[in-house]
Amino acid sequence: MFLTVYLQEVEGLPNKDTGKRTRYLDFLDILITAKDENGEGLTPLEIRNEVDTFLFEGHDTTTSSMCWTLYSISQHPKWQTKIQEEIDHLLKAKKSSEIESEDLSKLESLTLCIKEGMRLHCPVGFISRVTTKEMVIDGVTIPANTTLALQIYNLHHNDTVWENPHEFMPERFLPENSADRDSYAFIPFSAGPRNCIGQHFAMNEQKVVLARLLQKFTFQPDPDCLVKKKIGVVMRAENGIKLLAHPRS
Ligand code: HEM
Repeated sequence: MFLTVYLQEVEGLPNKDTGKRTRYLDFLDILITAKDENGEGLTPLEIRNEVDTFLFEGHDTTTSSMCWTLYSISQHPKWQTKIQEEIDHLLKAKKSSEIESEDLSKLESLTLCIKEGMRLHCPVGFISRVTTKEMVIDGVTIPANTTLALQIYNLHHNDTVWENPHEFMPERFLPENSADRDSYAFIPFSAGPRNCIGQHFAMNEQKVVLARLLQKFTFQPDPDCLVKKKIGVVMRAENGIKLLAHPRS
């Protein structure tokens, strides 16, 4: 029903000069009109599943990541000040109060903190795969059709891979400190052919939201809130994460 109405209704706003409506292809349009090599489209259930995947994968994950990263930043005033100085400097140089997309690559300290936040708190703590054939890993034979849980959280806290793995140390991601690191040591977005399709979007989204918050406020952990991890499909906090926000002058 919704899909039918959507198909009938979806049209762009009239162009202000010509009055003509331009139809833009958004993500849902692409799904609705997609055809395979036999000319078959997706069923309504398949479309719904795809939309559901994007809503979940693209929403709860970034929310979790941003909340935990901001929590860590609030616990580390030196990094918080560094990020704020970086933002102030950037905006002063371009005489603007708006952080725009071309500014994102210049927010180096914030990027280091986001990466370290994703390592330490791991918004997606585990993923799973089903083996399609028998395989041997480290001398252990795993039969076909076995569900394997891959513990990203454990990898990100493995002390043979990471020094002081439970500490928030964004400097680990400086180029000089990460050049020799195995490319599979840090995989918040998974790795391989089914890794996260939205990872660049997710990094940019986090930078924009956190930069705008830190431009306006200084955060401090609420001493009355005991923050405790609750591992689920995404990393949550048992009692939520409460921070005190002090407006910056
Ligand atoms: C910090 C934010 C994010 C994290 C930590 C994250 C993490 C992940 C991980 C670990 C996977 C692999 C799942 C698996 O292998 O079973 C994945 C897949 C996926 N992600 Fe993300 N994600 C994030 C943001 C996003 C965003 C913003 C979008 C969309 C706009 C998105 C869309 C997807 C989709 C569609 C898949 C499935 C890809 C496939 O199966 O081929 N994700 N994500």
